[in-house]
Amino acid sequence: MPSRISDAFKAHPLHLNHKHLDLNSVQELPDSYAWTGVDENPSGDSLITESVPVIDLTDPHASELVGHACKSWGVFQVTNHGIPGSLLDDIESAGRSLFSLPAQQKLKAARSPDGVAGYGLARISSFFNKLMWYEGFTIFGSPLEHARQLWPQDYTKFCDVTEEFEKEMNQLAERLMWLMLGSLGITKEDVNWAGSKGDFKAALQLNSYPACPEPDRAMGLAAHTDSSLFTILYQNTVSGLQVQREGAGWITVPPLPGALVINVGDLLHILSNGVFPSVVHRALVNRTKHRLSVAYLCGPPASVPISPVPKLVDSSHPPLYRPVTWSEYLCTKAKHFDKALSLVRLCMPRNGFIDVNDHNGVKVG
Ligand SMILES: C=C1C[C@]23C[C@@]1(O)CC[C@H]2[C@@]12CCC[C@@](C)(C(=O)O1)[C@H]2[C@@H]3C(=O)O
Ligand SMILES: O=C(O)CCC(=O)C(=O)O
Ligand SMILES: [Fe+2]
Repeated sequence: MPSRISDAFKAHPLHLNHKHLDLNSVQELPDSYAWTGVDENPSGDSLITESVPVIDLTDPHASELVGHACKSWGVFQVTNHGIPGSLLDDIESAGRSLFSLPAQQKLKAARSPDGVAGYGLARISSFFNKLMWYEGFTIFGSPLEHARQLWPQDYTKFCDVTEEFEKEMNQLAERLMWLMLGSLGITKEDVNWAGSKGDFKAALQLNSYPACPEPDRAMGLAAHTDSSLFTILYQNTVSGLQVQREGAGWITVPPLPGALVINVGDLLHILSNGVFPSVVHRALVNRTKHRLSVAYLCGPPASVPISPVPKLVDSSHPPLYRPVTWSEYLCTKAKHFDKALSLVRLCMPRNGFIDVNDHNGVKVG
């Protein structure tokens, strides 16, 4: 099993043809991008008007609110999070300058088949027979080499902005982690790898969804859960993110000025022994507006096995998952996508109901 995140995909290289990507000039939706059922809401009740919780992080009850949102939704938005608006503007501009480069230039930084970082289609593309209206760029570690390939004369601005963004996101991630775990009564002593600053690993994902001539038949990013502990997402002013809610179907997460979306990933679901569901989400596209989002996928150090916190385990709550490192989980996900969680599962829930996070047999794509 891989011991480094950068080796996670070595056993399962992905030969995606990143050349599909010049979507800006396309006037009509090609059949290879035409999905069926995008606007259907199978389990949706049109009378339900629930919305994803919005939490002010300066609220004295922030930890309880965060805990409740994680348990009942697996996703929430935060305001007053301390990330300067100017930095959000800067990272958006950095993304725009990258995605507006000519296709040939972007392809110089294409992600290699067994690599984590670089430009290209979403990793999950291979599980679908239609293409997504999407291009992405993943930063893992230093972006320097790729930035040099993209802007041989002028790469420092991009590196400076992404580095500053990651630094600020890391601090916010630390804060959020303890609000989430604190709500379950978990302390730093219970999670020994997360005791001091800078203990997270993270992937920074820039997502671009060009304006699309037929948005109702196109898919930006297909339904998935993140493999991270949790993800902090900045979305520009263009709506598109949707989360799946039992009994309500797809619910749009509206862009709120300056807010960030936090979603529970599979590893936090495991760590919380199933108490926090990792939310299924997807991104749709817009007819006239270019949508951009930036995801900070926050995980543990590569070699740390993640398993249900002992405090959450007893005879009536047996451990639901075996220990798994982030790199091992990424490798399993690369091979089995939505079956990955059930492959690390130890036992079925006592009530006999299907786990909300066991997507076996349930259409997430
Ligand atoms: C660390 C990672 C998680 C991720 C795969 C990756 O290697 C870097 C990109 C991440 C991302 C972002 C878009 C959705 C997603 C499912 C994908 O295809 O690439 C996630 C992956 C994940 O969380 O499993
Ligand atoms: O663009 C979005 O809103 C969603 C992006 C996402 O799900 C991801 O990067 O994992
Ligand atoms: Fe995601």
